[in-house]
Amino acid sequence: MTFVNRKAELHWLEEAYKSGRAQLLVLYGRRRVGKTELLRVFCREKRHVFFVADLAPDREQLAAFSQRLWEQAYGQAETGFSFPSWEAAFRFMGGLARQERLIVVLDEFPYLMETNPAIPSILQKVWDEELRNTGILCILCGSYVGVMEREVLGYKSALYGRRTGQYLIEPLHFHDMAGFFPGRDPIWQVEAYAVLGGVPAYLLEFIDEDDLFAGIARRVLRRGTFLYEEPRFLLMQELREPANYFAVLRAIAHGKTRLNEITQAAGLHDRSAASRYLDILRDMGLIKRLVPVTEKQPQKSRRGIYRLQDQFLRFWFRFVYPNRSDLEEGEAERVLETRIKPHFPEFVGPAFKEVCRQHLRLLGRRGKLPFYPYRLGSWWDGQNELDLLAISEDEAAIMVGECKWWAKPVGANVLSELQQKAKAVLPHFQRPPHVYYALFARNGFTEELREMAAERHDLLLIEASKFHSSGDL
Ligand SMILES: Nc1ncnc2c1ncn2[C@@H]1O[C@H](COP(=O)(O)OP(=O)(O)OP(=O)(O)O)[C@@H](O)[C@H]1O
Repeated sequence: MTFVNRKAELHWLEEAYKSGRAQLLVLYGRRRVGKTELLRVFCREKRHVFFVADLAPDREQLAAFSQRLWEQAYGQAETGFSFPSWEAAFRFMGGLARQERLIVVLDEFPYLMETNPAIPSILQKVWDEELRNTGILCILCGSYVGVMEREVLGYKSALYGRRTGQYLIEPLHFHDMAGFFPGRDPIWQVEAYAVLGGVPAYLLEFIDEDDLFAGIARRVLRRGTFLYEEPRFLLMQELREPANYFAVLRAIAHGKTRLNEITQAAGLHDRSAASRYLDILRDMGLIKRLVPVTEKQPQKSRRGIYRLQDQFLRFWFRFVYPNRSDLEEGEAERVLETRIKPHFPEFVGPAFKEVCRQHLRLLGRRGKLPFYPYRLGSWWDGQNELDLLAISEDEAAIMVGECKWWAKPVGANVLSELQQKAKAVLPHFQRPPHVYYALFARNGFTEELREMAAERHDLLLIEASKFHSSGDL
């Protein structure tokens, strides 16, 4: 399997490498997003030490790290060897980097901190005394976004002020699907994205599956397969009491979006407990908090709602978890035919909106929209909802969008409804902006609507079947 995209991330790493200066980089992102693979690709052909921490006792980890360093220095392992302390190991690492560029990756860094909480301060001390004057490029990597942000990057961390760069690795985008599934038709790709999202480890599971439903039956609905077990595993690996987190995720998956509703649906006693679980799930990159795109201070907004971040979790909670009794009995085919297929188009709808949002962002970057979408997201108030709303930097222009994953072509009535809905957002702007419209459809548009679009400059029609299957949309 070839390595897909990550061009921006690799460019960032290469620039740091080429700088020649000592660098302490922090790279983080949710589990399975592709951090380790990215670092392996980056380190290839470069002088490096790659150390993956785990939860083994501190002494064992130090010995394992010492041996990696020894191998780098002398070209062979020295069984049983260990530096007497982390400080000695880090100083030796500095020695190795004095003459020549050396990359040292400390993967799963939070595990290392858990077994030995003094590691950041030891590293900081050696950094200040020695490493910062060497050719070291040290990369601290971790999946627990919250720990990395607070305890490695945060101002209370011993390493605060030492890091020279940080990067949050996000799931891949829809247009990267073509890298995993070249030549597949774009509708298939949207559907596969709706099931799997942009997490490489999940996409790889479907690499040989031409028929999406057959793939679902084989790779998701079978007991014991990676994806069947994955959500439970994600939580159990990271958390000591996964049950409440599980209940919170399930509540969100079932459409509960606000703190009160989630607290109640998850059977929790108080909002503060629910709020803590929500924060941690956000830290893990599993849920997100959305606000209407017109909100100027998203953090403080009282209109925030929670949604699952991950498409695959959405699929799992919608179709796997509720059917687990049947699936445990090996009834994958029946579940697929009677419980999944009939609801699948309606399930793809929200994922299609996300794909359209990404598409609009890409068009904006390529200068193919009437203005650059400075802010882009969705919008809602009590009564109205816009699937997409893009706003120019000076707020003189907006684009409102509607996405329809329908079997039939989209007609002029959808445009009139959108025009009507768009009126509700206008009071949020100081001066009335120029309004553009974008309609996205699974199966094209009526003749009437296409003729209208040909005559107006403010209407964009985009059909999913024409999404470029080469990946550049
Ligand atoms: N850009 C990519 N193109 C193709 N395959 C990828 C890409 N990124 C990751 N993968 C594959 O996806 C799987 C998961 O990636 P990886 O192990 O790097 O994730 P991770 O973020 O380090 O995960 P974890 O935090 O669970 O250790 C691996 O099999 C890897 O080979």
